[in-house]
Amino acid sequence: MPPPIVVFDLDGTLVHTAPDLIDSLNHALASAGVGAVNAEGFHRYVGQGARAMIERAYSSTGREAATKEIDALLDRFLVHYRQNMPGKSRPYDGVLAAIDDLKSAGFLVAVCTNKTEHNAVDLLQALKIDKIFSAICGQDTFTVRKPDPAHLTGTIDRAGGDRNRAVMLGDSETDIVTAKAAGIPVVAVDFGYTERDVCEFKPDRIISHYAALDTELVNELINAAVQPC
Ligand SMILES: O=C(O)COP(=O)(O)O
Ligand SMILES: [Mg+2]
Repeated sequence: MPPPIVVFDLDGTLVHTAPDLIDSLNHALASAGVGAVNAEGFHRYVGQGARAMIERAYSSTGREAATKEIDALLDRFLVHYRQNMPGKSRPYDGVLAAIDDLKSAGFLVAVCTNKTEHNAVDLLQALKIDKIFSAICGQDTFTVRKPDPAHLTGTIDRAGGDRNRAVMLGDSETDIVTAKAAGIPVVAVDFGYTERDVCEFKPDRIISHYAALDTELVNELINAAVQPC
């Protein structure tokens, strides 16, 4: 039987990337005369990849952008983001210790993100934590991406984990919808990037710190669905 597995979303769940994403987004938007986005706006626009984030920020001005213009802004964003990697981005407090404990208990860990695979791998490499994951799957790893459940199940398969003994960790509606569609229990963190309270999306559990993510909780979720809030 393949090992059990815990799959982490990246931005806002595994790594606090917001300061760098906001810097690079504003760098790109400034070139189009679009005003700077703050943390609140960022929470509204993030979650479906960089292109969607730029499109949403742009359309908040009431202006329509041509595809060519979004392409150019995306290029500008990516060049800036990649040049500054890892910037101020850091794993959330306690997450690496929680992962260590899970791995010691026989769990695999993997990443399922709507960043591109290249950016996800490079960021985790820059943070020197890429090797701890059995798979790092981005928006372009498969033909579909979150909220399509095949992004999550594909990540589990690629990592060599057991789909029937898997838990997803996420910070957004996208993650929770993805996991539910895959029939996989989902733990939401309440410190990530979401405009609405994660409680509204009815995850199986909500945690406010990684000290709460232990093997007992993960096994409990695998064995039975629980009421979150
Ligand atoms: O890039 C995004 O918009 C979100 O990335 P995430 O899936 O790692 O949260
Ligand atoms: Mg996220």
